[in-house]
Amino acid sequence: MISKDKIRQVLTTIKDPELQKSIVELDMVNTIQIDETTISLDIKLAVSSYPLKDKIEEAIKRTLLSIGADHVSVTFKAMSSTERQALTEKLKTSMTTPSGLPKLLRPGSGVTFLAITSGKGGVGKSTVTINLATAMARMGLKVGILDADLYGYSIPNMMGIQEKPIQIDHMQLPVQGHGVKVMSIGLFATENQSINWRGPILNKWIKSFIVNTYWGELDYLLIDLPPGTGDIAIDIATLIPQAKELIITTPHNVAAHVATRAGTMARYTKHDIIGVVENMSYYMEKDGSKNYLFGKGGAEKLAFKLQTEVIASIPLGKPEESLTASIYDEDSYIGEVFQSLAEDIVYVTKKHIQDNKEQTIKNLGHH
Ligand SMILES: Nc1ncnc2c1ncn2[C@@H]1O[C@H](COP(=O)(O)OP(=O)(O)OP(=O)(O)O)[C@@H](O)[C@H]1O
Repeated sequence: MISKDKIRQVLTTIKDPELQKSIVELDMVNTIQIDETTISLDIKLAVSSYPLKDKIEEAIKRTLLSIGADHVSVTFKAMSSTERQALTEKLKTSMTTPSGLPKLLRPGSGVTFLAITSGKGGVGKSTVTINLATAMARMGLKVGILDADLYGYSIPNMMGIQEKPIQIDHMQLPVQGHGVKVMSIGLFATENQSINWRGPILNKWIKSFIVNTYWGELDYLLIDLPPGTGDIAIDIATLIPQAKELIITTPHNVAAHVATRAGTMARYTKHDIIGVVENMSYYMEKDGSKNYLFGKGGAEKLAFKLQTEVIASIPLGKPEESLTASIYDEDSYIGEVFQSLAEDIVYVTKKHIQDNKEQTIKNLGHH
């Protein structure tokens, strides 16, 4: 005979696919009934239309059949508002330090923040963000994108994401696309709604994207900053001083010239610049020769001014397979350029963290 205790114990191994915590820990298991080898369970959901409930049901059935049940029936019920509040509190507690600081932002959280910026719009900042994030996810890393381009949000569309974020009280879950967790104001907006808010409200959104978003475990959080140097960049710098910055430009001298301002901004905000990415660098002709349509040398000049390096040159080209998403195929030439950029960034950022650690240890040794 299978006992209730045994059932609870095995259910602790089943995680909610979004929240990545055990369904027992999340108080989702309501009642358990045992009739010989037939087990009936009531599971409570924070969101009654939870799209992943089939996955939970399947995992429960598989697990209970494996410990000797002959028949398992699972029914889902919605949590009451008090239960939902308790769940949000639990999640919040798991996300913040006792002093109320989001754990994500705590030094040593293990998350590397990468702010992606450009001097002007249209140079491919968002294209680089989503392809870099996808390439990192393909490496098995846990990656998120925070679309901080609140006026010109384009990430969800470019990634072909149509789902809305799940909201539990005042907390939201990022939406997944191409293995990447995404949070964007575009996920809340209806049909290309334009956003026309002023500084303080923008600041509130940015904070909420960091503090009230249940990001779960992350290795990298890529932040798509708006082009230029505005309030949002300053807010991000204040909230995440440890962010590293990647500057996107095209070979065009003008674009590179304005990008200098974004670079100077990074210096002002004390963000480390990890390099310049030149986008739309050349067009690869059929015979394999490179046609430098927009000229050459702009990115090098910019990198020189900012005392950094050009760490990638992305050619011009259309993503092959899909009409909605701007993600390049893993096996395509541009896909491979992004893959090697991702590998370089992981190497550089890891090295940086290691160097900082060694410096801290050295400093401690001096005291
Ligand atoms: N390497 C490339 N080859 C071909 N098209 C590209 C390339 N990079 C970007 N594009 C296209 O250029 C346009 C602008 O790119 P994207 O939206 O990424 O720029 P952005 O700098 O983020 O612009 P904004 O600041 O306006 O959001 C898009 O239509 C995108 O598909």
